[in-house]
Amino acid sequence: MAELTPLEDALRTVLENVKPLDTEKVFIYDALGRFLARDITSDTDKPLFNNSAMDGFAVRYEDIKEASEEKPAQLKLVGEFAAGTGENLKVGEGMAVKIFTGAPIPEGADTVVPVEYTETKNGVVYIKRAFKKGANIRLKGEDVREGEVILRKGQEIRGYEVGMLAFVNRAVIEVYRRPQVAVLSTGDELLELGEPQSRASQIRSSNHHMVYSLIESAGGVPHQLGIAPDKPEELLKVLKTCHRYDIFITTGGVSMGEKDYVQYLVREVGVDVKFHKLRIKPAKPVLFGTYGENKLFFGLPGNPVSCAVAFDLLVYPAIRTMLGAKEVFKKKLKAVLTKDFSRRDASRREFARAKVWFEGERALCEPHPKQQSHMLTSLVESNAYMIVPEDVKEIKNGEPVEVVLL
Ligand SMILES: Nc1nc2c(c(=O)[nH]1)N[C@H]1C(S)=C(S)[C@@H](COP(=O)(O)OP(=O)(O)OC[C@H]3O[C@@H](n4cnc5c(N)ncnc54)[C@H](O)[C@@H]3O)O[C@H]1N2
Ligand code: MOO
Repeated sequence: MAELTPLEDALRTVLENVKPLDTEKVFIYDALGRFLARDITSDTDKPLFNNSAMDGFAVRYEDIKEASEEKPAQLKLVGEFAAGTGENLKVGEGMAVKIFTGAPIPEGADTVVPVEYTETKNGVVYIKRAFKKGANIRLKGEDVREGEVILRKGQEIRGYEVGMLAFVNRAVIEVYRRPQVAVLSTGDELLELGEPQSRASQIRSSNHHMVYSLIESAGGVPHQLGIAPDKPEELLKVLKTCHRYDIFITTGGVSMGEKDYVQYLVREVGVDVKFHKLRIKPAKPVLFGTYGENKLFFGLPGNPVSCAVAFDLLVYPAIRTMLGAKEVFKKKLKAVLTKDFSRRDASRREFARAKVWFEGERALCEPHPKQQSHMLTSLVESNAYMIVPEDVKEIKNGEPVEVVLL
């Protein structure tokens, strides 16, 4: 039997052959989940001017520094400063200006007293507590300076970043293009969604719909190519369209079966095959190759769980790299096993489907009872892969394990 490629070597090969795509300018709403291609600087100081952090009164510290409940400072109310207004008020000795959160601090004032520590009667404001000089004033430029880099190249755009971009008046930004990713399932036995079953041996295809959605949730633009039968000429016709996409994914037909044509046909459409079988379980038969600069071909296994595992371990990081992400892998963490785990064949590193949850600071992990690669329940009832290293036959309850979060 041909040598199985270790996962590290396979990953290295994939990552050596993929880089961020070209960039495009998009409206900030369309940038969500994508990565900045350039640093972003602030158009102005933030805040733009000294302003009040509270609803209350702008005063001079000197006038209120000894104020107390028993002996309130008495100040003359000389006007009102609301957020968004720019009245030209001045606070002189013994004066107070009514102010609202966000409004500019009037000239002469250096402190804001919140309204709940005051009382106003007949044009006189009684200040019943002393405050430090500068209290409740937000200073010009204390968050961001004009021209300062506020978001960096490679940073992911989440809702927070969209807010920041709007705050610095940027409606359009430059991000990396999303990869166009095609998926095709192969197999004579496969039935499309809604297609009636005419023979008992037919199988409802889940893979091409699952992979379509996994592509989208990874940040790629999915293209659904449906199902191709195990007929070389028909399969070849579809495979020839690979040049339209950045990544082309097939599912099924990469193992030892007589009709497992994918591995032969891809070479005919110009795929330079880099590896074919991995030393992992599930997802042993995974074919990877390139068909030009930054164009990747993945032949994923037909068993649904194997297909998902291969996608998560290999295709996901490729899509994230094309998107310009810095962190391209799914998150890993250490957890404690809560049930004995054992297996007979320890020749491959295993990615066992598992549930991970937290008790206080500690992450706990329980492997799913169904671990065969045709059992999709193991995935829908799990949120992690528990990594069982090569040559390890059993892990005991209470021992540490490494998990990949899904
Ligand atoms: N003699 C050997 N046989 C197999 C080996 C091996 O090393 N020697 N490897 C096994 C492993 S591991 C896997 S995984 C599968 C992968 O096979 P293929 O990728 O060639 O996939 P198929 O043979 O087409 O199908 C396998 C299995 O998956 C079901 N399937 C296929 N496509 C879909 C789909 N779109 N949706 C849902 N289910 C699908 C198919 O009905 C089969 O049950 O090979 C083993 N065999
Ligand atoms: O690798 Mo297969 O993917 O064990 O079922």
